[in-house]
Amino acid sequence: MTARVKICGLTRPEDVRAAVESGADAIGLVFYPPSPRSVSPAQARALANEVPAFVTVVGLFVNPTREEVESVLEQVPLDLLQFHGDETPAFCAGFGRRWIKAIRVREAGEIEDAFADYRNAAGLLVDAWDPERYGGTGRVFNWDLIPQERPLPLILAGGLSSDNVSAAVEQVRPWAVDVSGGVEKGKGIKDIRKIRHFINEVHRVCKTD
Ligand SMILES: O=C(O)c1ccccc1NCC(=O)[C@H](O)[C@H](O)COP(=O)(O)O
Repeated sequence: MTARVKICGLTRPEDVRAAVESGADAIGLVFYPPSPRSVSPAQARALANEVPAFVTVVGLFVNPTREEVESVLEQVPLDLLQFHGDETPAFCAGFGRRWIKAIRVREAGEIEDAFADYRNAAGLLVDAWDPERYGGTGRVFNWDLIPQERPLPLILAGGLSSDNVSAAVEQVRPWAVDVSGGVEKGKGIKDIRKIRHFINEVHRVCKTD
């Protein structure tokens, strides 16, 4: 088994370098001003410039306007778009880029519905539901709600850390895992040792499978 790792909500070049050196497959940059992890296009460009070939740079948006996404794309070399709000499939597909959709899971059937609705996505990210926040909540949801049949790559997020990621990978067998708060020492400030430990745990459990 293999599970890829995305480290999300990076704001500092040294954290990007640490994630890459530790073996991250993707890094996430948040373009959502209410988030404490939000970065400007200029900051994001500097962060993306730290990323070597074959590591994916993902840009996160929450209910952006078309102009906002286009403006970021003109300034930052993003490989993939990630939409966390109420964006329609047509909106997500409208930028000539590969994209993934994030959903907040509350009850049975929601993931199956999203697989059908967002069938043209490059993946479906499943995260914990929260009444006020669109992501990065540090909350775990009930992994039993995740179906075995998956028409798209499934990316597991929500409250993951080095303490629970091996159990998550063993139970869910996701295409990838996504972490933000679980590798931080403060909002948007990553802890290099936590990043390394998290990625090592994923690699360890995948190797023993
Ligand atoms: O990080 C944020 O503040 C954020 C705000 C709004 C939408 C998405 C956001 N982050 C997305 C992520 O960091 C991850 O995809 C995911 O939610 C995991 O977060 P965590 O539970 O902290 O590991």
